[in-house]
This record gives sequence, structure tokens and C-alpha cells, in this order.
Amino acid sequence: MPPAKRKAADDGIGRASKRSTPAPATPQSVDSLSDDDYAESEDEGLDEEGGKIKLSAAQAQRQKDQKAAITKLNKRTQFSRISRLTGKSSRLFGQKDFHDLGLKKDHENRPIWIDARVSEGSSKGPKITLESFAPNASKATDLLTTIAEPVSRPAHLHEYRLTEHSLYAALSVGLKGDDIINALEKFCKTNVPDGIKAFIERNTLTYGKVRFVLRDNKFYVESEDDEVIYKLLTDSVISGCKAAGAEVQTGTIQTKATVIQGTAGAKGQTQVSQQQGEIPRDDPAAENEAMIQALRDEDDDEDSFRQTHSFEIAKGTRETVAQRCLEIGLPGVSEYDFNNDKNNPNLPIDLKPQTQIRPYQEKALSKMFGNGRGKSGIIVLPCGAGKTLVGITAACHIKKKIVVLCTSAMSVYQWASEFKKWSDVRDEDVTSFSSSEKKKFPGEAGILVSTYSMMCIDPEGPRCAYDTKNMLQWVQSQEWGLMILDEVHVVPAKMFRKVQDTVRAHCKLGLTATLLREDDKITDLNYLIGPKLYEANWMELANQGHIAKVQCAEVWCPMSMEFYQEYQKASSRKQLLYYACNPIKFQVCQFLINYHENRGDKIIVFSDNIFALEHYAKAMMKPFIHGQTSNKERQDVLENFQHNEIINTIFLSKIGDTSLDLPEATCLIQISSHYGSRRQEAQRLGRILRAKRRNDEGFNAFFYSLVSKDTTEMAYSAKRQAFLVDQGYSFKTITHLQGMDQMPNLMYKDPRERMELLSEVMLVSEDQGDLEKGANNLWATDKGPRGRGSNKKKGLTGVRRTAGSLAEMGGGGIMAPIYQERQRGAQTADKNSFFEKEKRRRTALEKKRRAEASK
Ligand SMILES: Nc1ncnc2c1ncn2[C@@H]1O[C@H](COP(=O)(O)OP(=O)(O)OP(=O)(O)O)[C@@H](O)[C@H]1O
Repeated sequence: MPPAKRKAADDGIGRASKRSTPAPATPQSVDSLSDDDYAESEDEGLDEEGGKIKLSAAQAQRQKDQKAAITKLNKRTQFSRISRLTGKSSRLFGQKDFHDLGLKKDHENRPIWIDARVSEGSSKGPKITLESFAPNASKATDLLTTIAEPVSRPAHLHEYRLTEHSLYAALSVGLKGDDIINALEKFCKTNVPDGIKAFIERNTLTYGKVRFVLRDNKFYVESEDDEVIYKLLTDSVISGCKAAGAEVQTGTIQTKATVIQGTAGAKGQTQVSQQQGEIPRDDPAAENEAMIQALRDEDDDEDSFRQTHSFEIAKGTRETVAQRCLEIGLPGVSEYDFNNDKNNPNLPIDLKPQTQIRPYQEKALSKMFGNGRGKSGIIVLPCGAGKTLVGITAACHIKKKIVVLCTSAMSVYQWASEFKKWSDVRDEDVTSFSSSEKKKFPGEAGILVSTYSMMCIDPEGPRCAYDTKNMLQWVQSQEWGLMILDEVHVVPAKMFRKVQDTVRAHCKLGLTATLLREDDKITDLNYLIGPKLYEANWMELANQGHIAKVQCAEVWCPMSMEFYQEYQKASSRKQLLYYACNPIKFQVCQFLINYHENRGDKIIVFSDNIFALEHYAKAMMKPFIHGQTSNKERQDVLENFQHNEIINTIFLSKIGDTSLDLPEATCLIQISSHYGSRRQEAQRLGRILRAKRRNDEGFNAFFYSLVSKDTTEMAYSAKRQAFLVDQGYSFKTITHLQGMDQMPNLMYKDPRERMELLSEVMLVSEDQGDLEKGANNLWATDKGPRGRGSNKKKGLTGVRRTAGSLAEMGGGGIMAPIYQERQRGAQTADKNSFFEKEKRRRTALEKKRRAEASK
């Protein structure tokens, strides 16, 4: 490649190239180059000054190959070019040949393209591509986030997909099939293909005809159309789910508009003055309404009553009925008319007057409460964007009994205190149910915070303690207004079924940052909970300062020769150890830590492999935390990281991937990770998105992923980045770190040192190459009653892992008594802490070195 023509971006510490798609084939990303870079003839190149020179045959061949690679890439990604070239052979453009559709005259003012191909009977609809730079792109974005699922949103071209579920979500905010077709017609550069219209019509015709309703703690299937009820009762699966002796009942429902708490119209907020017909720009509920009205001429009939027919279904069959309804083309919706629910007691709760929810939080909630009733579904916001406050605002809106389920005891504590922080709920009305605390709220209504694992305990099981059984029976007997499901992507369907058996809730709200599962089971959530109601755009939130802007880089670390030889001979389990402990990766890590510490950054280094984690941390004399670190030591390390100027780097295993709120952290280095997990990559990035300094001028957080070159780690790394690339992040590839070789005290420069490390790695058993198992949370997960999963049994440290937080160190919080007991029990605990142990180890090492030198 001609050096003078390289468009390498320099970030100040090394030569880098930028890419927006994972893993290019060469270190210098081809994305950063244009066709013009290769304008010279194939056997000529450019010298340093740009003068033409004759190339050797090999060089000419290489240049030819690179040119071919770029042409191929351009064909795949540069959609706008295709538009200019429509009319050429479809062989060139493959599946994206749109020339048959015919461009509208004013196509330049219209921002979207619709892929004409839809497979018959598929739930997946067409892909829609949006030119984010085109006129009207922001209006089209609003429409597409309402009717389609975002697939990929890099800087210039966004890709969405219409699916049956995304259309159901659109209908649930009040749109109709015709509205959607008309709106697409307005924004599309070509006529909307007939196949697409048919897909939309097919999937919008029957939506909302079936509803699942909870009355007197019993589930009913309800419809305004008696023919639908007849069809369901004659269906082979659904008829078997009807409750014994149940009859078809007739009743009425009321429809009414709503105002979301914490928005312009909510209590305690300043009313935004609004002239007739003018839409306040920061009121998403009104924007929704305006969009619907703009698309339709007819008025919504407010406060109207409609007749309904319903029948009761047997206990435990709701999910089967929901799945079957979906299969027979009558997707059911779960809506809760909380305003008219006179059977369940109200909970006195409002947001505090000073609580101001952000525009994207309002927008998400307006999708949930669009028509005055509470819809079940999932809200997707980036890590650190404030999902907790979204859940709390939904609770303040429904004002009935609320149950919150989370993944760990630590999160239980956090949710309970966040309710008290943001709302005016009475302290005694917020209670927790975990292995260490089992408390019912004293009044008729309240908030219960618990974990998924507690809800899955069988109350009749032999190991269930008396107080746990008592609590579970109480939970079962309640009719909950809202169930909030935190980190909903982690809940496997089997576990969720058990949860549904225990908790009967009118409305379910799932919250997550990464609606992703490597096992592709994520679509199950559509019938288990409901459709995705809203998904925020990460880049938009970063640009608005709600989350930090991050520079992402993949640093390629060549394998040292001796490690590479052993790597090639090793089993796949052991290979991980060689590429994780690669001495050059170590040097890169050491250099980056040094560089960022000098800039004043606070750094988290992640390693899933415990052997590598301990090796790096001990060699660099940095504190570390993994699954076997005691709670006391975890607290010490984290507190030092936050408040001690000397401790600027900590090493964490995967237990720090989630539930870690360290706004001080501004840099993240990843040395070993969980294979190709896209979710882990995003969750880890989330640790630095909440950086306190995010609104400082020119501030950037840094995310480095270190990969050993020419190893399997490279392929995993590309896969891991896919989700973040789709969110618009671009990963630079750094192939060389300027100044690293000159760094004083750089370790493993000496071949003898490298050989020592190699023999150490060779001696350890294969299973040390495994990634950390079990604990996936910084604070031990809740194992249920009677200390199930005790550490002793598993041969871990004798420490009982209990939830705690830094705030508790001051004596507050639910775990404070346990922590204080431990403190009283042992002043010696400090002697075992990382800092003490490390001091002793270094002194011994120093003594040994001195003794060897004197010899
Ligand atoms: N409207 C708001 N006003 C002020 N602060 C807010 C608001 N919304 C969220 N925050 C703050 O943003 C931070 C992140 O919130 P939260 O912990 O709920 O994020 P999250 O989306 O659950 O992140 P993660 O997925 O990483 O757990 C918290 O410190 C919270 O107080």
C-alpha cells in the first residue's frame, strides 16, 4: 500500500485506522481509503513524495488484490452509490438492485429505501435503509423507531427491519395499517412495493382483537368481537386451556388519553405553554399523538365505552394461550386499564418535584402508556442511561402494587434506594425479599423488590425455609399492578414461566440495554412479556451528553515467537492461556495503563481468565477482584479506586461486567473475554458510559480490546464488536503503539523473562485456560434460602458472599449489620487484603533479587 496515500488517523498514541465493520483482513483498514487512492495504473505506485515508481510483480499483485477488496467492500456498504448507478446489471449489486422500482422525481428529498423482497409467511419483513444525511431524515427516524426494529445505526446509513412484532408495537401506540403505508409512501424514494403493503396489511389486520386481562387474580381472554371469542374457544389448544366451568362473560371497557408523570403535564412540573395545535418539541407523548393525527384525518373517540366478551383461562396456561394466539394470527395484547381498576388499592406515590426525567425516558414511557392503559413490553436503553428511573416513573404512573425483579441482591438494594431517592414513596412501603431480608409491606399496597432466583424457589420444596415459604405464598396471593423485570435479556424462558406462576401482574415492563442472546431465544420475550416498545439510539444519547462519548480501539498484539510456537501445538483450552498471557499483550497493557494514568484517567482492566488476571495484576502491582475475592476485599479495592489518588487501575474478572456503578472510570482495557459474546462487550463498555467527566469539553472515554494477532482471539473479537458497531461505534485498529519500546521498566523485554513466563504457562493445567465460571455479578448472586451454593462446599474461600455497597460502609443500607459484624470479628482481615498480601510478596521478591544480585 502506498504510504503517502494512507489515511491513518492518529489518536496521539499510535498509528490507527478506523473501521465501522468488524475485522478487516489487513491491519490497515480498507474503509479509510477511497477508490481514488488507487487511481494509478496497476504496475505503478507512489513514493513517499507522491512521485510514481515502478512496482515489482509481487507489489503490483498486492495492490491489485487490495483494489479488488475495496471495490467489493464499496459494493456491499455504500448504498448511496448504488442509487447513482441504478440501472446497471444486478450481478454487480446482488440482492440490493432496486432499479426496477423506479425512483420518484423528488427522490433526493426523500430519505428511505425499502427492500422489495419479503418471504411469504415470514414474521420478518423487509429491511428499510435510511439516509441519515437526507432531508426529512429526522422525521423519518421518528416514524421508523415507531414501526420498525433498528438493526444497525452507524453514522450515515441506518438499517431498520419491519417485523410482525414491530408492527404490533406501532399499533399499540395508536397507528393503523393504512397510516403506516401512507407514511412510508411519503418518505420512500420509490413507490412502496406491493409485497410490502401486503405484509403490513397482513400483520395489522388482527392486532389488538385479543387481549389478556387479569381480574380478581384470574386471567381472562377478552375481545370486542364475539366471532373471535368463538374461534378461540373452538381452537384445539386454547379450548383445552379454558378454566373448568368458565362461561363467556360480557362487559365494557373505556378508552381515555393519559399524561405521563414527570413530563410537562405531570404533578410538580412546570406546564409547558402550548398554543392550539402547536407541539412542544420536548413532549414525546404529544409528538406521538401529533404523528398519528398527521397521518390520519379522523379524530380519536375519547372516553368511549365498548362492549367486550371474555372467558377465564386455567392457572398456568396464559403463556400457552399467548403463543397459540400468535400462531393462529390473532396476537394478544396485555393492556392494563389501571385508571379504572377499582378492585386494587392505590399506592400513594409520585415522582419528587425535583425529579426531571429526560426526553428519551419520556419517549420510552409514552410508548408504554400511549392510549391511557399500561402496555406490557420491553424498553431498551443503553447502559447507564437510566433504566431504573424509567421503571420508577412507570410505577408512579400506575400507582398500584409494584414488584421489581432483578438479577442480584446488590441490585435489590439499589432499586429499593432509587425508589426512595426519586419518588416520595414512604420508606416503609418499599420492602425487599432476598435471602438476607424478607419483609412484606405493611399497608394494602407497596413496592416489593426481589430477585428472579427467589421467585423461582418452590414453596413446597423440602429445602424451603419457613419464612421464605411464607413470603412466597404472600406474593402469590397478591394481584400486582406492575412487574418490572430488570436485565430482562438474562431471564431464560423456563425461569420466566416459574416467575409467572408466582407473580400475577397486570402489566409487565422489561428493561435492558442489550436485547441480545447468543442462543437466539430473545424472540421468546415477545410472547412472554410483550413487544419491544422503544429502543434508544446510543450515539444520539452520547451526543446529547446523557452517556459518555467513547473512543474504541482494537489493539493488535503480535504473539512473541516462543509463545506462538507453543500456541500452535496446544489444545484449544490451553491456547487461551497462551494468547491471554502473550508477553507483547502484557507490554501493550502496561504501556496503555501508564499512558492513561499519566493523563489522569481511572482504568478498569477486564480479564475473564483468572490465571491471566492474577498474573497481570500481580506483576504490575495492581489490585484485582474476581469470584473468589472476599466481600470485604472487594469493598476495599473499589473504595480505594474511587477515592484514593494512588489507586488508578483495578483488574476485574467478569463479575464486574454488570451492576458496577463507578462513574470515576474513564478507560477500559480488555485482555481476555468471553469468546464472541456481543452482550459482554456492550455491558463492559457500559462501565465507562456513565463517566462523571462526560460533559467536560472534549472529553472522551477509552475502550481498548487487546487481541493477540494470528490467533482465534481475532475472530472472536470481530464478532464481539458487531453489536456496538451496529449502534454506531467505530473501532480503530491500532497496530503499533508509538513510544512503547522506549518505555522505562517495560516488562518482558528480556528473552529470559519471556522464557520464564512461558515455562510457567506451560506448567499450569489445561483447566486454568477456562474462563471464570459461576458468579457473573460483582456481588454474589442470590442463591435462595439456607445459604444454598455456599462457598465452602465449592472449595472456595470460607467467606460468605453477601451483597453490599460502598454506601453501606458508612453504616447505612440493608447489609450494614453483616458488614459491621465482619469488621468487629477481625482486624486481621486487613492483613489478608490485597494491599497487605502484595506488600509482603513484593518485599520477599525484592529480598530474593538482592540476594541473587549479590551472588
Ligand atoms: N432523569 C435523570 N436525571 C438525573 N440523573 C439520571 C436520570 N436518569 C438517570 N440518571 C442517572 O444516571 C445514572 C445511571 O442510571 P441507571 O443506573 O438507572 O442506569 P442503567 O440504565 O440501569 O445502567 P446499567 O444498564 O449499566 O445498569 C444514575 O446515576 C442515575 O441516577
